[in-house]
Amino acid sequence: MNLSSQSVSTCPGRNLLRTRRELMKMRPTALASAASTSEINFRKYQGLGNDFILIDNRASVEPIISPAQAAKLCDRNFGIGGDGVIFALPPVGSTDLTMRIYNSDGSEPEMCGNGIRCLARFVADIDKASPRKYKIHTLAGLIQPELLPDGQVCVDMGGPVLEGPKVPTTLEATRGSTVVEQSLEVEGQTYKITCVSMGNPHAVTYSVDGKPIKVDELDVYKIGPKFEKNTVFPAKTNTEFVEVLTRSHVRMVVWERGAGRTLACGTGACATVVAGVLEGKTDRKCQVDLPGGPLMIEWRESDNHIYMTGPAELAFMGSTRL
Ligand SMILES: N[C@@H](CCC[C@H](N)C(=O)O)C(=O)O
Repeated sequence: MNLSSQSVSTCPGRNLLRTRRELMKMRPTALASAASTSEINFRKYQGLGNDFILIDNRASVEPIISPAQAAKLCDRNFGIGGDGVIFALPPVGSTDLTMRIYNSDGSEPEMCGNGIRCLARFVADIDKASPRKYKIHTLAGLIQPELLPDGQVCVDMGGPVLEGPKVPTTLEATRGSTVVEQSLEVEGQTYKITCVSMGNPHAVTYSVDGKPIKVDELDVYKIGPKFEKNTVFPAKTNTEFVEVLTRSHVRMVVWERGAGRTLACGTGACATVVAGVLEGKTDRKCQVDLPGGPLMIEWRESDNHIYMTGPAELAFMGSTRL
């Protein structure tokens, strides 16, 4: 296995270029099983400790490994270790490339904020490209990361989806069709929940039993799975527990669908600020401190898009057999 480190360096929305169902129909299982006997080259990247195995899959339209194989690679004892496996796939339409991702349990989410920063850095590194902006097709539509000269990556994450059934949640809407500060009882406590989709579903909570959340007081391992698998979230959910420091600075811990407790979640940080604005608790520009470090989030009024800025770094590279 090679060990090395490298560095690389304005961010508009969401057009569904190809639907999830269409992409699923295209999956030739033969490709995935063919990979079972061959060597896989990978690079491992992380964004605030949210870590991913990156695979250059641009020679074929389907991931060269199966969800089960991805789960095996993500195992921190028996595999490479990671919160997910991300594939750089050929472009769709006028995009530069397509991103697909498997969570560490092998499930397939629509989007990943920290992951797409890592993907942009990965493609720039292997193509030896100078800092630039990418148009990336995802199951959540068009997402546009830009590698900045200072090493950070700014991502135009598109606009949030706020209609409850589209998030999706069966919780009753409280404001038009949006679920804002709706009560949800979990493990004997009542959380106020705001539901936001960033392509993937998020339940954001700022208060429990009428009191502001204190992130250090939560047993996320105990309550996280109860949110994730709650029947009010038909596609399961990512959950963000948020403590307000000031209107422009919050602390957040996350329990991710399909990955559990992670050090950071980019789409979760975006959902946190959208929920903060809807609940009147934060400004549109807000720093979100996660266990792995800070993300800068702006929900821009002019275009309704959310811009996320944070790091993406190479950890190591290597090859493995499945
Ligand atoms: N860590 C990610 C989100 C990854 C997907 C998530 N677990 C899901 O299933 O929706 C991020 O940085 O956004």
